Amino acid sequence: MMFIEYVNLTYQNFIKQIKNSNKSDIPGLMLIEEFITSEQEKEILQQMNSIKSWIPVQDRIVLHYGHSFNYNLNQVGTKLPELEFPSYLNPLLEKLNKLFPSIPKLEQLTIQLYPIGTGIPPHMDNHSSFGPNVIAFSLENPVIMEFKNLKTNKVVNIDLPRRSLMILQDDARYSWSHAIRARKSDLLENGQVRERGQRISLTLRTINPDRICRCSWPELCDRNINHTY
Ligand SMILES: O=C(O)CCC(=O)C(=O)O
Ligand SMILES: [Fe+2]
Repeated sequence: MMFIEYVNLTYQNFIKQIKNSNKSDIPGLMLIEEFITSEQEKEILQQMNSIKSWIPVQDRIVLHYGHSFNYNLNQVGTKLPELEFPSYLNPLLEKLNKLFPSIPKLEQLTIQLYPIGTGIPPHMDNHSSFGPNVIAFSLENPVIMEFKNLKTNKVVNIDLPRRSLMILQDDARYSWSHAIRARKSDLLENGQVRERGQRISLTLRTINPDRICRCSWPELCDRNINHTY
């Protein structure tokens, strides 16, 4: 009984948060604040300190589970021996599954550590390699992510708080690029300048088994064109 009430309460909170966060003009983008508890964040950040196998990519460092990523081709790489995700992810994935049971089992995890001043260039996650859901957890510090509609060139800044979950689907996944600009501070909507701090993200995806994308944006899809941004 208590358990059911607890789940209901939590679920209602999530629904409220999802509604509140849907004020952005990007269809298919969902941002859920405080998805990760402070205790969970602390544990994950502790685990990060013991990682020895970081791979440098531009100015940030990354680590892959499930499948590697080929940064030259901007595509999914080979299957990795570490197919199992680290166990600290389990509570987050269970919560995700409860709230979004239609999202299939995620197959690839990328951990990225962004030192202050670094970012990720504008891109769309490869259509052909990855499935329709891109999941991103933010840890340690917030950052502004810049989205651009590839048909209209409209730019929308989304503030990603620490401990939040972002889900990209539909337009947000298939017809908007996203980027984190390399700079030491972000200008917020209220005019305030916020200094950057080191940020860690955990992104998860499914892999298209045949590496063929069947999205409804053929004019923007890498099955038809090579992106040059
Ligand atoms: O750091 C993030 O939150 C997102 C990174 C990203 O866009 C990607 O790995 O494709
Ligand atoms: Fe991305």
